[in-house]
Amino acid sequence: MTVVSSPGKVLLAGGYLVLDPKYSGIVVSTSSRFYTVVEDKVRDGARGSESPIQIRVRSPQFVTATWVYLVHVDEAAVRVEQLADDVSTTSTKNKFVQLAIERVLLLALELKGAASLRGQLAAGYDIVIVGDNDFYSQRAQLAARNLQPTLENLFQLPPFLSTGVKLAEVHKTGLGSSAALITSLVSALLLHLSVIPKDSFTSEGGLDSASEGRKLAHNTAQYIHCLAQGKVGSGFDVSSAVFGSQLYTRFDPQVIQPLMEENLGSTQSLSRILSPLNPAWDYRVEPFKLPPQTRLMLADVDAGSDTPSLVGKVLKWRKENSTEANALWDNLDSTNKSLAKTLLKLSSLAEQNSDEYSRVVKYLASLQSVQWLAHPAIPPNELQVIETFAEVHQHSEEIRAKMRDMGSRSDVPIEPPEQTELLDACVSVAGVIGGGVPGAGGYDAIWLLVFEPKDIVDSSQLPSSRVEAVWSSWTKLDVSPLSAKESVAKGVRVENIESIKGLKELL
Ligand SMILES: Nc1ncnc2c1ncn2[C@@H]1O[C@H](COP(=O)(O)OP(=O)(O)OP(=O)(O)O)[C@@H](O)[C@H]1O
Ligand SMILES: C[C@@](O)(CCOP(=O)(O)O)CC(=O)O
Repeated sequence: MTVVSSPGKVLLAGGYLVLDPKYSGIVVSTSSRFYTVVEDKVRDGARGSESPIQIRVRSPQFVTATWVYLVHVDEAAVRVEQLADDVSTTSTKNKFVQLAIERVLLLALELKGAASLRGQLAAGYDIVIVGDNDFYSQRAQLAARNLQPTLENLFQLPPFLSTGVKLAEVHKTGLGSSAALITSLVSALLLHLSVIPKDSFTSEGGLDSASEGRKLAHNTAQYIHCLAQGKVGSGFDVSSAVFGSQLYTRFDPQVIQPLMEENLGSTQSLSRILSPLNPAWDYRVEPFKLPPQTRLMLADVDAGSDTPSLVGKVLKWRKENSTEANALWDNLDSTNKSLAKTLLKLSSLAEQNSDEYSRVVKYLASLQSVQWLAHPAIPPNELQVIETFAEVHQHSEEIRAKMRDMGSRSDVPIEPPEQTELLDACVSVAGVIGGGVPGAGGYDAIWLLVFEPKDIVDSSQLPSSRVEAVWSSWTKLDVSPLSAKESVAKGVRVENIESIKGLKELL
């Protein structure tokens, strides 16, 4: 059995700009993760080499979410066709899953040969895919239990809760479910097929210490995600699913252009193009993490936006107003990079003197940001920490203003008035450091960075409780907290099934 998980994402800053390799985005990988389990169907090892190879994929959180595939392995090609044996249980096509299986098997064929691949597949595979509850709105499940949408109640829900609906009907929360899904599925298959070594995901560092196996998993997941989506996005979501929180700069889309055909010609070599040694994969992953004793709060806002249409309108505006747009993007990128640098500086100040840092966090957690520098007699070292937090607040407010400016110039609701009102109300709460709209913005969500002092025993005194009180009383938009926060683990990792509560029961 192979169990692999990968985190969801929040693009704190760099939405739209991260589509251009000239700019970077601040991506936080979340504690909410997707899990893929791959098991040999014939578990006793007796491999029926003459029987057709079957791969069954199930997503138990959804109704009729079972897909059965027949696999044909020739000397130079792999065919994966869906077997619609029982319409009542077999759902419609799942392009993302089918392409992931087909292209990973083709890569395995190139790297290991037909006989080896047939041997690996002979028993057939049973694959289960699940996502943490936060990837999907839990409003209906909470209401069914007469529970209010609070963090405390979210934690009471059973893990991997059934949504009661079909996959196409679910309300997603925008944590990057398809990127996390594809990354965990591709990584699990590469491991189970022994295409990459078993220890490919043990290193927890960023790109510098990443194994060749992790890099191959990244390139393959990026390619399949773009192929399934029919476009080459920035790829920040797959990169954070693989490498964890980071400052991300996209790769040149041309690297996968030759492979963006549904039916690959025999000339295209997946293994050559996807190889971690292929210099055309010129993405950059720079280390990033949030400061200690802070929490990234995320809210799912019910109004919802169509990201691709927002992106299309902003890129059209940029094309038609390139001088004005490039000046705004350069300016915004500079503030984005200042935010990343200042957040990282707080981590180093905490390492230099953790007691002093903890004292400052506890002091600021009870104050509104406008009060932080009011005290006349702050010790110099503590003043440096306070001033750095004040810079984070300032940068996040500047980014909001520039994103609003880009929205008004391109006639796109990046931070529409209703979101501005909600964010202003939240950012003025005592203990809130800053906030904004993640990714492309719109009405989908908001993020807030809040203090979470390590030694507060009464949770009602935490800034997150004060923020939740604002959200629960907010009438202009439907605001639901998500339990996700920054993940401590870096990107995709192998899991022990026994340690994932509620997963074994779903197999
Ligand atoms: N839990 C799942 N099990 C199987 N397939 C899934 C699952 N979640 C997503 N998919 C596949 O990925 C496709 C795209 O999913 P989705 O629309 O959730 O992606 P997304 O835009 O990344 O979502 P998000 O809003 O979370 O960023 C779906 O149509 C489906 O084919
Ligand atoms: C607008 C864009 O730059 C980010 C979209 O982020 P999100 O899906 O709204 O979290 C698009 C992309 O990078 O693919």
